[in-house]
Amino acid sequence: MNILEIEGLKKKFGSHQVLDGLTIHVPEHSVFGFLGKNGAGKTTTMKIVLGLLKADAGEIRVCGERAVYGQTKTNRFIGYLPDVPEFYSYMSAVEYLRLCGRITGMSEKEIRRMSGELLELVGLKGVKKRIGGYSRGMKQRLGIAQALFHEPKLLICDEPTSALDPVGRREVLEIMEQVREKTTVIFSTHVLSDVERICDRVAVLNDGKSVMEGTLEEMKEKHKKDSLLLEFPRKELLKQFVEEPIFQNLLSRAKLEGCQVIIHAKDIEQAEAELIRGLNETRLMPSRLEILEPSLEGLFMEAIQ
Ligand SMILES: Nc1ncnc2c1ncn2[C@@H]1O[C@H](COP(=O)(O)OP(=O)(O)OP(=O)(O)O)[C@@H](O)[C@H]1O
Repeated sequence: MNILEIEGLKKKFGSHQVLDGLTIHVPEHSVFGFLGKNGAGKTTTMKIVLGLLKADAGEIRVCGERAVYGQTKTNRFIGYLPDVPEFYSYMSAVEYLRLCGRITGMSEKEIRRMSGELLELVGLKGVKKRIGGYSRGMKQRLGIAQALFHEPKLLICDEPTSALDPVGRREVLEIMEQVREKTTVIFSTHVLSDVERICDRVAVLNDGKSVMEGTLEEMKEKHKKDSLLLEFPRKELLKQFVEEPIFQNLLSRAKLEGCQVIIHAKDIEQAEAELIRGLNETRLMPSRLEILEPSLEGLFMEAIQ
């Protein structure tokens, strides 16, 4: 089942068409990476999902229910962590969560239970100091606790790791991995290593549309580069290789660099077999021969070009 379905979403600011028919589907229990360069429209999309911005066209369903601008009905399913969460800095984490619970009408018993569980989850249990003295990472973690307070089915995080140092980043990612058991997580980012670390599905937003969507494996498979890398221990050997008539067919789409050559071919397995036959015949020995796996960065750059 899809927790979130966005179909044909359009949004223009003045003459700037930010979203131009965006369609994405977020399956339950996934950690979904919403990728796009700065200004691609990630925050705009999230605000429309939350009913805070009006779309020009398109439809959004959260847990099967239509999300409508200005109404907060579907927000009962959603926990939201903005890029810079704001708190009352004079409060402690416990006081702050208590306030959140009281505002939403929870019983004191429930507030105590949830605060205990969530502060433990985000590593802030027993921290007495005021929020004003927190690091960015601690604030982000408290933001997650707050966003999870009403046990949402979907946690939406807007660039949760962008401003954090490596330790803070790792802590936030670890929390996200833990919450996926109960909650689907969607997070926007342009930090590709974070996506590779925890996301099982990804959508890349470019020119207002999703230009790539799927699991990382699917994306890599689909966009598998038809490339073979060959490296020789010395430049003269590469020269010899390049001049051998037997390899000319393979070298029609090749790129040379240093002691390496990258060969592109439509059928990579066939090219590899042909290459190995030729190497045997010519007794030329490369120090490295491998089929190149596309990296997320390569795919991302290709998608946003
Ligand atoms: N209220 C607004 N009025 C006019 N333009 C806006 C408004 N909100 C956003 N924009 C523009 O829409 C585009 C998309 O902005 P958005 O914040 O959604 O991008 P983003 O992908 O979240 O970027 P970032 O990674 O930098 O946060 C940007 O060019 C931004 O300047």
